[in-house]
Amino acid sequence: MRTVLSVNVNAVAMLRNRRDLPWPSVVRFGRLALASGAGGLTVHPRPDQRHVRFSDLPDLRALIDAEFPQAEFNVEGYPSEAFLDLCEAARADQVTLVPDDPSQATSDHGWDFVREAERLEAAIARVTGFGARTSLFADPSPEGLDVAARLGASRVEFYTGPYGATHSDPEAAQRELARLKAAADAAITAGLTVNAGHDLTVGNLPELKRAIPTLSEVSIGHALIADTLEFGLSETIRRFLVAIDG
Ligand SMILES: CC(=O)[C@@H](O)[C@H](O)COP(=O)(O)O
Ligand SMILES: NCC(=O)COP(=O)(O)O
Repeated sequence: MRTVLSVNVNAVAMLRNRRDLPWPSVVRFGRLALASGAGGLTVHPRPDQRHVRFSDLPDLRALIDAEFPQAEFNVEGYPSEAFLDLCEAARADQVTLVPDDPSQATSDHGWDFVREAERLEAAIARVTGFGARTSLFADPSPEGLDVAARLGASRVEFYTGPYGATHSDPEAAQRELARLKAAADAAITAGLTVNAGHDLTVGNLPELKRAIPTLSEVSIGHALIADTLEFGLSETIRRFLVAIDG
């Protein structure tokens, strides 16, 4: 099964935000990423807009509508009313709900599905109501995935940060892969489709895909932007697509 590569443009926005200037442009970067073979774009608008800005979302939506109608727009974030309004206005194809506190530097854990059931059920109903798919950010553990499915989610995005952190420790990497595989099996049994993201790289994707052959989508920003500085964007997208699906 082929896995969609969704390019996260948050790091491009962060670079742009150093100056009061419109470059590097997230729209031009998104266009090149999609033209080079990526299947979608991801943004994670944080409340302080330190990475992607709220005003970037309509521009990226317009890019997809005009030039890449098959591409998927994935919007990630904490399900505040403001965030859900933003997703609706941007006609997100997929909304990935993430339990981030505004003070977090980046995402570092998944939902407690049982404790947050009420909040998640309401958010999922809202997302379903405006016609998008909901994915829930999840730790790589089988716990609570049946609850996630019952709340109405279509997918989970497994948090691969701990796997990414094993880049110089092959034994630890195997342990994380076993956790991810067990969690993915449980998700599929519960009727969920599996996405993954955070600190995925050209180096760690092939083994992840071997562990989870049914992986539907990976959203990748940090390592992809780092490689782009070294190899250029088109070549980087090519390398990531080879790492994912050969
Ligand atoms: C949800 C997740 O995994 C994050 O990796 C994310 O979407 C990236 O966010 P930042 O780029 O703002 O750190
Ligand atoms: N959902 C994960 C994502 O969009 C990008 O994470 P990273 O590759 O920037 O760590």
